[in-house]
Amino acid sequence: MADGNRDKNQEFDITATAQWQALAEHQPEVAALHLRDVFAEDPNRGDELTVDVGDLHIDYSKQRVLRETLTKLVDLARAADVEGKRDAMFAGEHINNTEDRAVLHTALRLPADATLSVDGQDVVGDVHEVLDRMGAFTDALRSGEWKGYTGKPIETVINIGIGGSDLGPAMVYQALRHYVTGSIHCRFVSNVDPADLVATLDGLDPETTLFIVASKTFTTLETITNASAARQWLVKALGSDDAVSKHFVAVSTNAEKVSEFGIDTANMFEFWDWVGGRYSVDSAIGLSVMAAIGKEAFGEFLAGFHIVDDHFRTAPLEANAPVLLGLIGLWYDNFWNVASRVVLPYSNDMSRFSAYLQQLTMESNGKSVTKSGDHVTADTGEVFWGEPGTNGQHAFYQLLHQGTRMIPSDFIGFATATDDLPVLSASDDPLTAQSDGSMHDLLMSNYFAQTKVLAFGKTAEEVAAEGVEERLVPHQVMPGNRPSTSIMSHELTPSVVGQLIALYEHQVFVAGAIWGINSFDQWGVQLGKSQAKELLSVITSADSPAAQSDSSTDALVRWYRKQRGRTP
Ligand SMILES: O=P(O)(O)OC[C@H]1O[C@](O)(CO)[C@@H](O)[C@@H]1O
Repeated sequence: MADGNRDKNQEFDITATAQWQALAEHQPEVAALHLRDVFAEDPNRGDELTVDVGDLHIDYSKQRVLRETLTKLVDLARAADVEGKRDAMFAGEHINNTEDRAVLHTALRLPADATLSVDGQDVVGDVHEVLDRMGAFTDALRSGEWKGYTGKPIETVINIGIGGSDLGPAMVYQALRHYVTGSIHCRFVSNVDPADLVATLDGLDPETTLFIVASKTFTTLETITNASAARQWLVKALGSDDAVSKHFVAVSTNAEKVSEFGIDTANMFEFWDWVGGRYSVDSAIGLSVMAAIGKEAFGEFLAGFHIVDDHFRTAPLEANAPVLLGLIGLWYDNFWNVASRVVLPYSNDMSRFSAYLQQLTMESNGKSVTKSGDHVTADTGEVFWGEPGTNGQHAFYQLLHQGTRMIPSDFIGFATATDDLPVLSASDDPLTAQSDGSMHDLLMSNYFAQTKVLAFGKTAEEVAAEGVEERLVPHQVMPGNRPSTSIMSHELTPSVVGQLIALYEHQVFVAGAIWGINSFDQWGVQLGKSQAKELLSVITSADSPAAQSDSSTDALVRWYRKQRGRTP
């Protein structure tokens, strides 16, 4: 099926291929096996079903796959021409066919001496020109050379954005808490619920606050509404509209709208239509992060992405981390009818990572038609969710361990703590107690225990052998056979955060390429936006509104209007 000359945007039915069929026939054989037996028969898999990329050590041996399964999955990837599609993306072909755009987030992390010309434009030159401007601006902020309207240096940067213009920087800023150097601290506002802006501005001094209005389109309702309210807060406090130029900068692809908003385009940091919002944290959208951690650490962050990009672009599919993990996700999604994957960072600093991944994965692959416009013939789009360990253990792990559903998990953990404390007991004298115990070791012992218990469980015999009352045995049996991937790294550094993001970006690509969908548009978010505009006039009109299309919405609108003191 793979054909280098095939139009990358003209899709065929992947489920009709022999490779798909082979996997469908193979699944019952694997489903009949317990991971206990799989490990007993293949004792080296724990050492061998692993892949290292950059600073990431990835163990997928606890997945419900045999070596043969992996071969069949790779065959499927070849049948779908994943390699050809990947090369087309890296080369800047217009693989986002519904918007006729290149998809080049990988270009955002190319080193300055790389070359890439797309549609006649020197992309690497453009990227580094903006990076240099971001560097000069954040240097000025961090050194105090950039002063607010009243002459005071900036202390707080507020990023106003939503979706990809918020989730990435907010997640990375938190993950790299230890790399915040200098005196700039960041806050993030996204929700059009005014509670977000009000709570974020609480206690801030307008004289030392700078807003980054981050929006690819610069038309997003939430962002423009929040930015306008923030401008009013600032101008009222500082007494002049002239203050805006010292306290507002923009990140966007839309210079015209930025200027219409009243921000001087000299204070605008550009990116390009070939950067999808959910792939943009490594573009100027990361300006707040750069302000906090500095341009050098931001450079390391970009270099981390690039390590994984190079690996994805060049490693054979059989040893290619994003390919293997993307394929394993698709294995469950399509051949086990398992729709969700839980991501569990054993790192409190990564507590926003799952939220970030939700947009990356679900806005990308939540599609029902192929690039050719035909209805897909297999389910698409894994549901991603998660919370950091160990918190999740005391919330939803019960279902992971003993529920009827199998939910594959990704565990992420680090050898070195970003913070560590000794383990003390409640009876120790806090003033004198010493301990060799490390809370980080305690955290990681939970990581290892959970992946082990999920995979291997505990049989009824083992439970009974512990002297458990017979009637309680069934309740204490741990079925096991619940798959997981363990992703480990030495430390949560800027480079490692970049590597982790790229690892998931390319998994999304692999699954999308096999399904034949466009992972880079998001038409499904439009209708809700336009109907919200229409409904705003309905819920706020002075007179009773005319009936809308359905009795439920009409009744809800009447109820709401009444609560707000308007004629129902
Ligand atoms: O950066 P913008 O243009 O404000 O868009 C914000 C977000 O809105 C979306 O278009 C979805 O509504 C995302 O794709 C995007 O990240």
